[in-house]
Amino acid sequence: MGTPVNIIVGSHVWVEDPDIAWVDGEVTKIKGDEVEVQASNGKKIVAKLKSIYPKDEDAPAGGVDDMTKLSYLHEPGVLQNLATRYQLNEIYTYTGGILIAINPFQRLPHLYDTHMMEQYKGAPFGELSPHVFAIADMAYRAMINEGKSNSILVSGESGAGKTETTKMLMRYLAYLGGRKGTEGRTVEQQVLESNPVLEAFGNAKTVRNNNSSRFGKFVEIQFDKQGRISGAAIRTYLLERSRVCQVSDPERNYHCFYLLCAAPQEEVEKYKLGNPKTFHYLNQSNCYELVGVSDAHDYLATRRAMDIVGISQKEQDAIFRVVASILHIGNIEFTKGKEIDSSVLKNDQSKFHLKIAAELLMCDPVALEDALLKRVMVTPEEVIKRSLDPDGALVSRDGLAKTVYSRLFDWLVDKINVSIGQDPNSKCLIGVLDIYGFESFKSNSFEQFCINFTNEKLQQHFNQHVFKMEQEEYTREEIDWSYIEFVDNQDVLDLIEKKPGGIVALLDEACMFPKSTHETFSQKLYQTFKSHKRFIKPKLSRTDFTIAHYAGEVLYQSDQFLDKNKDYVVPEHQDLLSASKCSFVSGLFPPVPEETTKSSNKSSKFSSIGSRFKVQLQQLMDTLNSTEPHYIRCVKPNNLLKPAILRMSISCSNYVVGVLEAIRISCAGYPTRKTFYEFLHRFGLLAPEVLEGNNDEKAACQKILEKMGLAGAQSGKTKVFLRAGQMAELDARRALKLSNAAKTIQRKVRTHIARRHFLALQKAAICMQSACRGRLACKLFDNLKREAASLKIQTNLRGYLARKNYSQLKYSVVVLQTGMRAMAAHGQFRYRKQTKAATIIQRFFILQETRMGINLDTMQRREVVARKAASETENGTRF
Ligand SMILES: Nc1ncnc2c1ncn2[C@@H]1O[C@H](COP(=O)(O)OP(=O)(O)OP(=O)(O)O)[C@@H](O)[C@H]1O
Repeated sequence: MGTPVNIIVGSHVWVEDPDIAWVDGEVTKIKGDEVEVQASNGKKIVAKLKSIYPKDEDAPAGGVDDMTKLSYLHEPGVLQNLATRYQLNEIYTYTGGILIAINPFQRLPHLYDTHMMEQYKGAPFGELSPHVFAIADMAYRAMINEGKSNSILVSGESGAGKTETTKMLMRYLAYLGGRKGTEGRTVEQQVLESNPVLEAFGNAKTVRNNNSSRFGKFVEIQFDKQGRISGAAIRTYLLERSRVCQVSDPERNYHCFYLLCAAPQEEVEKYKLGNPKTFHYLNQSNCYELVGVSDAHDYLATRRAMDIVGISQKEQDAIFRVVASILHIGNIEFTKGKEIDSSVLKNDQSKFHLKIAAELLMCDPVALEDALLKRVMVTPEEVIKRSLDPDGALVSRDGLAKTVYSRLFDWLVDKINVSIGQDPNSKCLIGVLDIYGFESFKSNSFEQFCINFTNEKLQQHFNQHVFKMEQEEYTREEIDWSYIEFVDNQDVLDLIEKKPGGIVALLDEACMFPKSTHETFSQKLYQTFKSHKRFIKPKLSRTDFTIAHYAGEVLYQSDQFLDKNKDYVVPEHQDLLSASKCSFVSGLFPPVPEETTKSSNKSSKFSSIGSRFKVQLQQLMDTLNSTEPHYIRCVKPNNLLKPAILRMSISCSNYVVGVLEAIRISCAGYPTRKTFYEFLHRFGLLAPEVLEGNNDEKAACQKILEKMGLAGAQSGKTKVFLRAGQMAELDARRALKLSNAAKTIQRKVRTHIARRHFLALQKAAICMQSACRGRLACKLFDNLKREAASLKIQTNLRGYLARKNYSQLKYSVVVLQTGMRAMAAHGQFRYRKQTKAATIIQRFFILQETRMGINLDTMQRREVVARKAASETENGTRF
């Protein structure tokens, strides 16, 4: 995985985040083996140096369509690439030849239409975008060209889209190998229509998937020489039997029970059914309906599909009779009987359901009751009938229901196989494996043990294949790979399946030994594997055990291991049903061969599910080993089952665990490979001198590798192969070089900017200064002007005032003078007038006197008086 080396302050890295698994950020501080990272989500994270990973800053924004093109092959890089592509609705991505398919949780019809099929038909692998059709096409072409069988292994956790992917593969193979215009039921049609039938009986709603396959499936499609489908076979693995009797909320039982309850009224009445809520096997959960799914519609669709795969009406009727009988069996209840440890039917309801169940199974109701309540013990002396207590009767009832259902399912698979038909002359086949992925829950039982065992087996196959592919590439590129280690999980497989001494063998031993309990079994495990590095005994438990699987540690609870491993049909149930008047039901329980009966002493017949499964698995592996495998890893992007959300949660990491396993294998060799051009483009700057006048790319790359002193790195024919961590080392040096160059550029730019800033500042200062000075001068000038103006105004005003005063004075003087003069003139005038008047008067008087004889004396006196008056007047005026 490439432990981070050469992380420096400023490096862009991925660091673990408890909420979103991985977050990118920049290293801000390194102290010993601890680093401080400023994450892009704003958090400051302190982490161990060895737990952070370098981030490729040069990665394309839209991600890469092949993960091997990533510069850093590590978990966060892989998840980031998938997330980026998923946001763009690119649900498929390659990792070399492996296809990763992320469940879109929405219909994308354009991705799967006939036009798309035409596009991928015969297109060279890798030329078009990653697609499930490209994988199917590659398998088909390889089969036709090399005459070799191929297989496509689809894996992933529940709800990741395995079944949908398998359907697409089968549709595409039917398109490639189908016969045009054939009438009636063609093989490919039957293969495709087998899906709805198997889904109705083998799928159920779980918390993780509304249509979860509760079995593993390997479909073999056989082809003739012309590449046409000539036959097919379906193999199924490990149906979840416990679901028939036990359903937890909000899950559902198998779809077929609900479909039958929603069948047309006459059929519901025929099977004495009704509301699913009235049946114990269905009403343990409150979930009866699925959003967007019509059980009534699906019932008819299942019937149609049954017609197509060749199940006759009579058989269909018998199948649904058996399904209905299981529901009625589930409603039979027990209570304590009169005798100790015995039981009887609880009430009339129970009697009614027992009667109906017997009718539907066409067996004797009394025999059915006996089979549920009693056990036959064969001793050397006699045959004893022992009663079961109510709890034992319940176990017996549920055992019967589970056995009948699993036999029914097996019958369906066989029937489909027979009716599709095998082609004995076929040399080539394409197998499609749709099998449960690795499981680790809070509580893990025998089912999870078997599932994880399967995944270990497949993982080994995968490792070997990826390793082989790696080796092929190294050989093609002519590089030395002799020292590359093979990553293997053989030790876990030995722990589980080794004979003798493996867990499965010890479990079988425990099951065969009557006094064994899960405690004794667990103690045996603890003893046997106390120093096994893949086996861990939890400190606080006396019965649990942990296995360190390739995908992580899983804690198993061993309490039901023994019961679940025992695979035997209670002889009483076997006898009852093989005696059924219905040939279909009796056919489900063919008589047990005499030898087995004898050797098992009838009551102690034992066969182990674990061992049987191990054999089945080995057969599957043998088949797969004889084919050229192709892998599709389905990834569930979120647990909300909603589109467009890819949560990079810790659990999400598990989804790509298989892919990471491939990466780990690559890491054992040369995880990073770059074409010469890419290498020079990226690292040419580390030794620019080698590029000058050199046209030999390989030689240039070689020189760079030598200059960098990278031990182990090799140049192939077209690519440079780097060992784990070397890419990071080169990148670190490149980053250092770039950072030094950046520092020089920064320095120069900063100087330039500072100078430019200074000059601008200086210019601005001068400009401001001159403006200020100008302004000040203007102000001064203005003041001077004002001063001058005010002086002028003052002068004028003063002048004016002076003139005004003077004028007023002058005027007053003139007025005064005028008045005086006027007075004087008046006086003079009056005097003259008086004088004149006096003269006149005098003259008059004189004249009078003269006339009248007035003496002269008087006249003189009068004249003197007149003159005196005149001179007084004149003096007065002058004053
Ligand atoms: N390619 C796809 N396009 C659209 N929807 C899809 C696609 N793949 C999966 N889905 C959706 O996801 C659901 C779960 O897918 P599917 O049943 O194939 O999962 P699975 O891996 O087979 O699960 P299980 O192991 O529980 O059977 C489907 O019912 C469908 O709604």
